[in-house]
Amino acid sequence: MAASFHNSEQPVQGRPHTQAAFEVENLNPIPESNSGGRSNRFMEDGVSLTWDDLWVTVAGGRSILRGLTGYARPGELLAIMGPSGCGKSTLLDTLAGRLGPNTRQAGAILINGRKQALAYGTSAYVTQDDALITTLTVKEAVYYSAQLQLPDTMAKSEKKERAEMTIREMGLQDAMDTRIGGWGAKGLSGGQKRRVSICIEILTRPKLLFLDEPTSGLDSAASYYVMSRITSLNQNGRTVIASIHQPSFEVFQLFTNLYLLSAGKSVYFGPVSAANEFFASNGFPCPSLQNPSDHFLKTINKDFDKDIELGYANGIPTEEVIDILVKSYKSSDVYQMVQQDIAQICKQGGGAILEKNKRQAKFFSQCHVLTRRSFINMSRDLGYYWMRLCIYIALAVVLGTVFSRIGMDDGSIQARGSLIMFVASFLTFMSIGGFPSFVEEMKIFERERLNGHYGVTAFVIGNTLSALPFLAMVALIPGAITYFLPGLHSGYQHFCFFVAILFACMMLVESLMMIVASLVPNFLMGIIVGAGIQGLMILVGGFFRLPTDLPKPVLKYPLYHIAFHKYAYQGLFKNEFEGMTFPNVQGGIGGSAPTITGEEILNQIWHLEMGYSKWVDLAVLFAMVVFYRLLFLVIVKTTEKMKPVVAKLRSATHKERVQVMVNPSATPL
Ligand SMILES: Nc1ncnc2c1ncn2[C@@H]1O[C@H](COP(=O)(O)OP(=O)(O)OP(=O)(O)O)[C@@H](O)[C@H]1O
Repeated sequence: MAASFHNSEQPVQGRPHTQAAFEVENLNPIPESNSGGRSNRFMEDGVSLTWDDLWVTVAGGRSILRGLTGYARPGELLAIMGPSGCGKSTLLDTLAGRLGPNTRQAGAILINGRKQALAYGTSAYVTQDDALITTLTVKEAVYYSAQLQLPDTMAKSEKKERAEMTIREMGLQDAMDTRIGGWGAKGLSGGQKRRVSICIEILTRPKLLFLDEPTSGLDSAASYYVMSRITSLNQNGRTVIASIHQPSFEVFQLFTNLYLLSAGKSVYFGPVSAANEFFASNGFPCPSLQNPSDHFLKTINKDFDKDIELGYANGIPTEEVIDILVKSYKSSDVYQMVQQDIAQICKQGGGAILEKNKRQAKFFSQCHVLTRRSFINMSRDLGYYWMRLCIYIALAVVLGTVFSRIGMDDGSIQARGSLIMFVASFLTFMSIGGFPSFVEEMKIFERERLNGHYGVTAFVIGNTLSALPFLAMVALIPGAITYFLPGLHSGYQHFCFFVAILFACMMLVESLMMIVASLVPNFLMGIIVGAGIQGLMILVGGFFRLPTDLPKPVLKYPLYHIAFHKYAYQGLFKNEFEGMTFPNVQGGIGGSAPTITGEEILNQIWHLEMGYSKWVDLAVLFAMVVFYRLLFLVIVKTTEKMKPVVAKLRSATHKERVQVMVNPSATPL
């Protein structure tokens, strides 16, 4: 594209957006010299992304992106630059189909000339925050990811080689065996974590790659090497869009096109080589010996006008400078050529659909890898199970001491009931302690899911299987102490049942917290909501108030029957009292018998439902575990399916409003 900055006569403000914008006739084909040497094969196999008149508005009506137009072609690296808060990440999120729920968008984003929702494996996106498994080493993190993303037909050794090669390319060879580290233990530096995130996303050499500040935290040499590695990717026909702060002169030269934004508006979109001329032609030439990117950013950054001096450029307030540049750009030939290029791209793209990465590990391999990875994480993360195990053991010892020598007198009936209630309620309640670690795992799942590394079902299976040994351990050891110290119902079978109920309840609490995690925005709210739900279930479980005394609406029907505590209490009570006989010192229930049987206690004191055995209660608990996990699956899948539909509906109404905003005289489409 030959850049020219003579203003054309054609007005651009208020141009109503239509598909026709892409169907401009009599367009010049993109000459080879302007296409950066891209071959036609690139254009056919690669991904061309175009966007026109793109608006993004947040709740309250504030526009973050205002009528942006641009494109990214195969074999090119588009750099998005602008002052902090100008909308770079929002633009990337919009293009990648990952806008948040409180935002609305209008305008057309086309892939190879056709409308297509991007997400879940059609593109790779390295977001600003690094969601990584902190307990893994660099090598493990990248290798596990390679096993998930690369096809089963590829040999393990090849995957390992690919992982190690990518690590080396990102200059992380010396940190291969260093754990990534997080809030608990320091591991990699911020810049190294950034590079691990990039490694993971470039393993499959994606056709379309978004990078949000890939060089943040890196020194200038590392930035150069990382960016040149990324550039070498797009020499193979990949399309790369990256937002970037402070590129050095060398890094700046690597970009094909530059997109300069200010307060959500286009200041410049075009070849990097022509940006200098654009600024100079508007009266803001880059001083000699200054990095052009620094000059551009200084010229359009208005955040510090009041504090430092009145503007940067010749004393003109920056607001005015930006205005001049925005207007000049919109009426320049270069803008018209961008429009023509977009139309040309759409024509050449031929409407080829961007497919998901299908060449990845099969479902069972994914389950296997995810189980192993999650198991390693759980075993290394002290907060996941080990802390809980310690606290449980301490509590079990105290419980055993408080209820020691529980005996067989009539007082032991109440004591046994209280002990069982504490175990089934509070010990299981404390499973909530692993929630923060699970939320971290969910963040990684969300990133990997959006980038299409694996599916929700594989994640649920991996998480469930990897947790089983830990939950068994946490149920067995403290369970044994709690059972044998006071001397509960003797017999191997009774002990096993006790541990099985404890195990099922802990799994249930974890499953419940998974559902909560999928519905609430952060872990603090998750803990509050999860604790609230469990508190309610404990209250209506049938111990604090007998089932017959519970108010019928809501609390008994349905809460009492859906609270898992009901089945845990009933199973444990039956396990404890059935087959036992206690002295009946109070003269007996309904008589003067010298003893009272366990069955009578269950029936007449605790008002238990005796029509079915304790094994049914255990089976109900396990069925609930399956149901809760399936519910989590359904919620995540439904959210995934509904998101694009809701976004489409919202943007449809928003489009009309934007058209009225841009061109008040236009009739909404
Ligand atoms: N979901 C949202 N709700 C409300 N405001 C938002 C939302 N997303 C972005 N913004 C606002 O939009 C503006 C642009 O944000 P964005 O993160 O895109 O900027 P940026 O250019 O990437 O900044 P930085 O370079 O500092 O990362 C900011 O003022 C931000 O507060």
